Amino acid sequence: MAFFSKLKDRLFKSSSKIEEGLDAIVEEGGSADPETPGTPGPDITPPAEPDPVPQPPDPQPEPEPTPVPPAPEPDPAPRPDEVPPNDPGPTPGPDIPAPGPEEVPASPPDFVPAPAPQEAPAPDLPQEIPTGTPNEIPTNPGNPGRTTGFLGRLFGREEAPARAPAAPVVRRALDDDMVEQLEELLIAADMGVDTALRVTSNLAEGRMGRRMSVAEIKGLLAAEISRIMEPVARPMPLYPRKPQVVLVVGVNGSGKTTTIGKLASQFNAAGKKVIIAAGDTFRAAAVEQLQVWGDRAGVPVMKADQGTDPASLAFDAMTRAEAEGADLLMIDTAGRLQNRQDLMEELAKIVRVIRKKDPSAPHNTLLVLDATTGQNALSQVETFRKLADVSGLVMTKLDGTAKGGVLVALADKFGLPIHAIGVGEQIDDLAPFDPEDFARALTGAEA
Ligand SMILES: Nc1nc2c(ncn2[C@@H]2O[C@H](COP(=O)(O)OP(=O)(O)OP(=O)(O)O)[C@@H](O)[C@H]2O)c(=O)[nH]1
Repeated sequence: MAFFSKLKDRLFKSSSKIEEGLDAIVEEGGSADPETPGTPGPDITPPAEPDPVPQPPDPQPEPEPTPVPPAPEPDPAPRPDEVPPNDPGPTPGPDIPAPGPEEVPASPPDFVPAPAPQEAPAPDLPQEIPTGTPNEIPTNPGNPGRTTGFLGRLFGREEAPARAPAAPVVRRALDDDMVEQLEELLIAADMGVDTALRVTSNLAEGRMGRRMSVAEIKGLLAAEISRIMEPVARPMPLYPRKPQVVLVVGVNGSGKTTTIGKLASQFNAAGKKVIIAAGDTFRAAAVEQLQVWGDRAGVPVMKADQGTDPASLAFDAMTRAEAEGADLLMIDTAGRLQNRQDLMEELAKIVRVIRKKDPSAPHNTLLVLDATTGQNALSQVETFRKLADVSGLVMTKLDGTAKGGVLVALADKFGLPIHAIGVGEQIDDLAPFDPEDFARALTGAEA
């Protein structure tokens, strides 16, 4: 079964929720527009001057990765938040081939380039570390050559039956009532009150009184959401530091183990040497599950006896990763939020211990969030930002949830990079986050 037809079955329920709501809103108080039969081209004029959305720090131009002679003592890898995201310049489309050959490492032929390379390489990037592809999460191992947006294909918009040519288009004049209904609809899609208000007010700005169809509103909503999401769509940055330490945190069941397995598999396929450390040493089942994922990914898993101090395992894992010249060390952690104090101490100790080996570690602290928890994801981010220095998010279980709108609220509120999204339980069900695809999928807008 083809990868995307398999995923197409797992609809992202938020879009149907928003679509149904929009139909009802426009029907109520709307009327057929006799002059514009057929499917209209959505009138997606940009809003006059939308409210500014919180932006992450201004992306600086990427430093030219000039080859440098090997330094006797390389600087510690920069912390992710110190590395300016790579500004890709005039937005390359997802189909645009990667740049010059020397910047594109050999990658498995089944890799689909992420929509916008966002690598944050350090200027002293050694030659042997590929700079182009490995930090882009490959999306479609089964379908070489497919380069259009992941979620767009997931929803198979192009396969939607065309509307009957003569069907009249219903339009409704935008008024306060309608704006309020739109707000409620977005709140119901888990976008959160603040974000829903901002999105609708930007949509309404300069358009009050204008007669709008469902397709036009979807297009405007998608443009607005995409604008909020664009700054946070950043693949996990890779640094030249060996091993690059990736600490993975999140509540129980959020998908940490699965995400580590998926990421390890993708980095391994990209030629990276990866080691996983099973840092949840208190739950035997968690360790076994991680071993299963390690086997699937073809990556070694370091374990310790049940009850061992996770920090001591992390230290041993660092020693091994250094000795073996691993590129990446991914450390799983426990997620028992009910023992918040314990967890905080446990995480702090892991960090302290690995810093004895490398003061710049961990280089990434990924918070894995379960999209089905909806608004609760916001409080998880708040909590984990206090427990650990979260550098980026992975949102799992976006397949089959009606709560995908929470991603917009997260982006709007925290501005943390969203490195990837989980769209299923299989090893290849992890995709880079594409803001435009996501916005269209969420709203049901046509491509
Ligand atoms: N549908 C779907 N299920 C997922 C996704 N990611 C993870 N899961 C499922 O979510 C459940 C929990 O995932 P785990 O990876 O075990 O979560 P965890 O955070 O490691 O859990 P603990 O080990 O209990 O802390 C498993 O049944 C996974 O198969 C996803 O993107 N989509």
